Amino acid sequence: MSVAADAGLQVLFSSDSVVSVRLSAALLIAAFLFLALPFCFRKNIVDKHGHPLPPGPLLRYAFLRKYPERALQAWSKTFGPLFSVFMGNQLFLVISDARIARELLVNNGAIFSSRRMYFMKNQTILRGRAITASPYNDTWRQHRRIASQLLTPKAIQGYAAEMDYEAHILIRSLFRESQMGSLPLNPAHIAGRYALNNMLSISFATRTDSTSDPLVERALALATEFMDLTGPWSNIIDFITPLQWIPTPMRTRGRKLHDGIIEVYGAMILRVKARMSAGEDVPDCLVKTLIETQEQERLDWEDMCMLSAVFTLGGVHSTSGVIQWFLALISSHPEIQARAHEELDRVVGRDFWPTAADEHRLPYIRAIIKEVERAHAPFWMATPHYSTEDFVYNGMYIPKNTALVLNCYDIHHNEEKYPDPYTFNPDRYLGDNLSCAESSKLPNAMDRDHWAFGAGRRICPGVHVAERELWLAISRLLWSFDIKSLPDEPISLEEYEGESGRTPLPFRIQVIPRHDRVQAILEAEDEITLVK
Ligand code: HEM
Repeated sequence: MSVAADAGLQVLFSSDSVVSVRLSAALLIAAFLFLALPFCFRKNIVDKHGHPLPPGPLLRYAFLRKYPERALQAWSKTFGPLFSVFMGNQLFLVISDARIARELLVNNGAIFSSRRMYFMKNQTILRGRAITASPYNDTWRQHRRIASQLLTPKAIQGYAAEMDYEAHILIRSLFRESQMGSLPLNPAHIAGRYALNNMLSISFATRTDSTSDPLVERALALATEFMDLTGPWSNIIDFITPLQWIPTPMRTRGRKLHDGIIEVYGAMILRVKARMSAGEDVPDCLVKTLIETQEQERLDWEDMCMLSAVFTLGGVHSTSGVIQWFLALISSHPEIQARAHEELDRVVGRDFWPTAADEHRLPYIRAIIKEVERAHAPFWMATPHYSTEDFVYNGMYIPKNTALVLNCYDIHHNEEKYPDPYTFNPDRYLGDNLSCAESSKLPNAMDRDHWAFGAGRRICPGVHVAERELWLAISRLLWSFDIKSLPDEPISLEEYEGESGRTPLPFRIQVIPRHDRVQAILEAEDEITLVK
């Protein structure tokens, strides 16, 4: 290379450096100003009567990635049970008190029941559908009405036999895979298939007949990816708009997930359609309802796919998460397990295992389930609600388009309602004879059992199904097994996986059959394969 050319390149190179240094400096200043702006302007955000925003940290945050509930808890200690925080351009209000949650989300549900259009969850993956992602409008009402028909206590009687059967298979899979309790195992995939099969049966009148079925892997992978990509605080791309314009790996993952949902669930709808066209008497299920009412309800293909996916996306990791948290907790609390075994032996005996009808006779087992849901709700932040009008609460201004987070972590650790809240203590629920669905309707917020299923008009419509699934699984796990942790493998109850739905880090336990009737009952039924 000639000297002149070399010198030219050096000039070019050094002028590039100057440009890039200037650009970086400009970006840094812009980022600093962006994050610090609320520091200057927060006090100026008032309504026409001068009501200020609820107090909160001054800086704007780009995202909260790991264990956000801990940051929220620290802030609520400093700023109180209703505080505000800016995430990028979005104002969030965090509710850490049951009474405020009831006042805003339930009593003023007409104003606080929409959803923020998150870039990742609502715009990219679900495209504003699937009930959970719909704004509070007629489409949401229509989709929720269609889905809820399948989830009422009366409707689930129609799936009672299938749910009972899946609980049988859950216990049998643990029994067999652990070789009658002699080998330790990680229960995650078995709990996952249990929850998945229940959702497949309600949604598609089908099931998977082994954990190695490729559908189990695919559907669970989609549900896991959904939980990882849709945390209410965790994605910087949700809060910094320019990042949404460029092809980041995050955006690519969101689009891929959307396409995966359409592909997998679309194919399953077509299978149900083919069964119906072939004249088969397909049992009642969500997709049968969708196919039969598609024209009348004016559902397009994307509606059909997203609606058929919604139970699996919302009802698998949540329910299997509670079962996994139960197994993690109970194996670390042998004294609680011994009391549960005593109640089961005394009330149902050892000849038969508990059924749905025994729930009211086994208050301690019910209390255990509620205590697991309180101590380890799968969604610490529920799903944020969104306001559609300006509102003033207790002299504080809540502008239209504010996202409201139900901070279940703080609410579930409130000393006044739950003395010694960090201790796993089912006794606190003895005497509570209401289902979670019934309890959510109590007029006094402090009487409600817990908030794991959310609140108000967006409360989880799957609550009745989830309660039935959890009852059958947990009462039978306790009836069948001594559940033990391994001396050299402590189970972490603090850490977890998942950005929106939380499951424990992988762990292993031993499930040792408690008596001879366990095997006899388990071998009494064969695994069935339904048409897929
Ligand atoms: C232990 C299990 C479950 C837990 C803890 C749970 C929890 C939740 C929570 C916290 C919400 C948000 C509520 C709110 O915005 O206030 C929700 C919404 C939802 N859940 Fe569940 N859920 C569970 C099981 C299920 C099941 C089994 C299904 C389906 C059969 C389901 C379907 C839905 C749907 C469709 C929504 C969106 C509702 C809407 O936006 O209108 N969930 N769930």
